[in-house]
Amino acid sequence: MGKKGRKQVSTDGTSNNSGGALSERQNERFELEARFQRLEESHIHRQSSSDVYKFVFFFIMGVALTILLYPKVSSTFDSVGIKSPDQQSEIYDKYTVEQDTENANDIIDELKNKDQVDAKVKTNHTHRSVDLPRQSNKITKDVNTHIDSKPVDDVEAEDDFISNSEYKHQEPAVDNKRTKIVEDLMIGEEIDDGNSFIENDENEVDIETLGDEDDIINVSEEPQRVELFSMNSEDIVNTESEKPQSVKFFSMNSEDNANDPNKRNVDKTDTVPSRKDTAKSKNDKTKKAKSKGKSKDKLSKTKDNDKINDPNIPKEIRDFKPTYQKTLTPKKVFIDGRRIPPMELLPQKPNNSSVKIWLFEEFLSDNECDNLMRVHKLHVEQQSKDPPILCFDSIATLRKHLENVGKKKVKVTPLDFTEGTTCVNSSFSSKLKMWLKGNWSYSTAFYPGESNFASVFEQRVKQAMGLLPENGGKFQITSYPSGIGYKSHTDCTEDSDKRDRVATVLVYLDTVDEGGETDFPELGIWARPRKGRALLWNNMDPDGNCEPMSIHKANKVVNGHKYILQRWYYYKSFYSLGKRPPEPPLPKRKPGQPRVSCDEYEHGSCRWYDEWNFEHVIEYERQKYTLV
Ligand SMILES: O=C(O)CCC(=O)C(=O)O
Ligand SMILES: [Fe+2]
Repeated sequence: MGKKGRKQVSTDGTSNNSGGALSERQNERFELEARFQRLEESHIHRQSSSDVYKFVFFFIMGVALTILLYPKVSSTFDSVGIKSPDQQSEIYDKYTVEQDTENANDIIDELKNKDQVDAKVKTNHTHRSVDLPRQSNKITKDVNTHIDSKPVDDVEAEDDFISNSEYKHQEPAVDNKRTKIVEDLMIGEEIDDGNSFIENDENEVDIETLGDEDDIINVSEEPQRVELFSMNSEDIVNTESEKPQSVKFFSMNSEDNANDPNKRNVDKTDTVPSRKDTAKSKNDKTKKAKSKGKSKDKLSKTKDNDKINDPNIPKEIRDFKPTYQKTLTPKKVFIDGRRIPPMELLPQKPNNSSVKIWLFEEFLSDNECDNLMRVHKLHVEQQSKDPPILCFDSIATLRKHLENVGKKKVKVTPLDFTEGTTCVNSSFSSKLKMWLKGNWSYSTAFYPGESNFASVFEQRVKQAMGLLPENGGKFQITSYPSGIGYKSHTDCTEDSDKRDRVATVLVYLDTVDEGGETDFPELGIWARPRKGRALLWNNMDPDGNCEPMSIHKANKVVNGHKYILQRWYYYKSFYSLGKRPPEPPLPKRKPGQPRVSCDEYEHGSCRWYDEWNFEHVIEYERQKYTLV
């Protein structure tokens, strides 16, 4: 550039008026020019040769570093099931979320700091939660500001909280061998295992193939439990785990049943029971549930045996073997160079429950959060072309909603419902929609196999939380506009069998300026929505009983917009779990028309859904005789 510029300057004003003869001055000038040029060329040459040296130097350094660090870096990716960027196949569908590209410097920094961190962690074994490792200290401060109930000293890094290798969980039975599960509740165990830098799955999971087992998990006594049955085998759409799975048959046991918020267990008279009441009812209910559980198990075994011989039931359903997820094993992971230790949030109220809540900062990257929010918004927008049909769990709930919007005088009769459903007919739906003014949260769902992100996420969850992908259900993204929350509920039902939600993974996709906390009133714990932050908690005890103390609610968003991703994990898996359920034939609606479900009136009990399930039809069947 400089050379070219100077040439131009030199031609200007000299050659033009020289008349062909070069004056001495001009010669001198050209001479000077030529020397300058030579000088510059040699400089450039020197520069480029020094660049070559630099390149060679950095290349050699790079190769050396790669050889030294490759196993660690690649295990870092492996440990969270993420392919390194060059391995990633970019299959983008509407729910695919780009993975962050590796920030090599960050990873190298992490590795450099490793020894220091580990040393501190080791000393921490005797001084729990006093001198937390570098990153944990940072997180502890954040936690302290975002989880109001946690004094710093009470927050523990999971670094010094590694499960002992007694924990064993069940994998799907292979070759019809019976699997045995031996597990210890790792909570409260503190083992100095050296806190290995790269977490190794084998340390945590141990599968044994043994004979008979205890009465709860005796696979031999619960052989080939059939979860669903269909009229004919063509109804089975897909049994390959990688592909999107959906079921095309009616089920009383589908994930939907357990998954729908309408089905969730909320004390009807007092949605947030006092601690005393809850503690008492917990004991009663737990006892009841335990004895119920036993007799129910016997009954279902008889039924199951019938089903095994039923030729109408497709083989893959008959052969389905449930896997069990009884406990959680949170542990530190590395995700794209981010070091993510679990933090246990300690209850601020005395309680005798087994419920534990953990928090993982930066569990999802900003990029992943942004992509999930983007696809959610897109989906809501696309499906909002038609007005939603509004569904209620009872006329009483509908009346309460009307009362709340100043329409107490509006008469409601069973005729306002679409026959065979708990959804109001379309003319009444559109009036109601105006009155309720879209005061609800929005949920969209995707299923394993429908997104590249789904498998990345479930591997990450498996690694960091010890939850089996095959025990996971759908992925649900929910958004709450300002002013909206969600009622108190547990994610499990107390009268369910064990095909119920043992654990919840909830990730905040964005930070909320004010409000929107996930609040566990019985434990005195709440967490503020912060981008990328994940919460994990158990809803059931290790015996598979729903824990009333896991009751929680989403506080109203005061300022901002809340987005979350949730996935529920089930104590006992079943055939249709994680498969997209079929839409029910009723109520009549346009393709893709959304529904809004409102149940048990409490502010924020309405939620918009992009998918339908059978819940309302079933509920209607149960309730229609009592509708007055
Ligand atoms: O939004 C939250 O914080 C909680 C949501 C929740 O508990 C649920 O949808 O089951
Ligand atoms: Fe919940």
